[in-house]
Amino acid sequence: MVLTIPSSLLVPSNFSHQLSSNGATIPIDSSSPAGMSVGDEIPTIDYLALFSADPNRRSTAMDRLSVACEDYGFFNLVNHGIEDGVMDDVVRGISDFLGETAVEEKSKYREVHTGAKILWDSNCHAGENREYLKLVARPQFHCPPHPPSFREALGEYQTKFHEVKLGLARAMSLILGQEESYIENALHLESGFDVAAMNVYPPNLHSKGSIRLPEHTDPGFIVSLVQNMDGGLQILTHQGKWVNVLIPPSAILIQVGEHLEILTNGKYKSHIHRVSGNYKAKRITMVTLHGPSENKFVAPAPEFVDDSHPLAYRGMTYSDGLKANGHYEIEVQSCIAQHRTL
Ligand SMILES: O=C(O)CCC(=O)C(=O)O
Ligand SMILES: [Fe+2]
Repeated sequence: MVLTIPSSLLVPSNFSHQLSSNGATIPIDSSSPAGMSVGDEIPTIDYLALFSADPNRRSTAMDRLSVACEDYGFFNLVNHGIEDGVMDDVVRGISDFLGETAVEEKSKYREVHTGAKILWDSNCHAGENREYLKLVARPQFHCPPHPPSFREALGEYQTKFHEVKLGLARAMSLILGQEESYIENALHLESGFDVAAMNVYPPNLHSKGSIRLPEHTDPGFIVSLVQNMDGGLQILTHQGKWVNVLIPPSAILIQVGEHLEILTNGKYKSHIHRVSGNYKAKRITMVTLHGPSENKFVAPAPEFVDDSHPLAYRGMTYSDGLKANGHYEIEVQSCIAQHRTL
């Protein structure tokens, strides 16, 4: 499909002058692979406008959301109502917890086992270079108790984003031509299984172009991402072009998850992404995978299957999809390969 997204939806393309969300100049490695776009192809969606009482404003915003979901699979969400202070506290909390907690304390969470709700690890090899803390954020919120400010900041973000997620589900249901509650019910989002992954990518890697996190897609309805600085996250567009992701200050990056792809029989697609490159300061991100409820059987809805769109995925519960990877649920690895029938 030819993209006709209006220019007002696009983030400015002058990469070298773009400031990161904490006001610093983007410290990305300048040697981007040939053909790599520099963040000029990320739609911006105004969350408030999706619910505007002004029908014209609302309909324009809904049209933009439709293009962003169908032709891109990712977008920057602005005017979502989560204060900058909350997102700053989250990033500071991650930095404090991972940077200042003794390894012996963090190692309590190193062992992955059935039912593990918190997982910590640090990997430094050719295929992956990051320290991370993963936790189950919903339906019950789990978090290390110390420092309390970390727990509070994370809890506040997750509670507020849950409302934003439900709002997006309603807007997406409408643009798919369904009832407002369609996605929420189809994925049981109210008791959805959400996992937050907090990543710290160390600066000053000596080998240039190192992969920090290999190519993958993520399960779930959507994925939300907040960060302390741009640079590093790269996504492969549906048109086959790698793009460096830029997230304007105060915005949250939203990516279509694999379960929205399965439910819509591929009308909305998740996309491959990776983290790469060298930074001058440590890059901190919080990526939350907002899943269906664990026991929800997710399959393409009949509304999206017809002669020109044959059934492309088989159904299974979220839990079974995750377990079939040989991973524990807290690992929330991609499960779309088990679903594919074509
Ligand atoms: O840290 C990032 O920029 C992205 C990480 C990611 O893709 C993930 O944790 O699934
Ligand atoms: Fe990811």
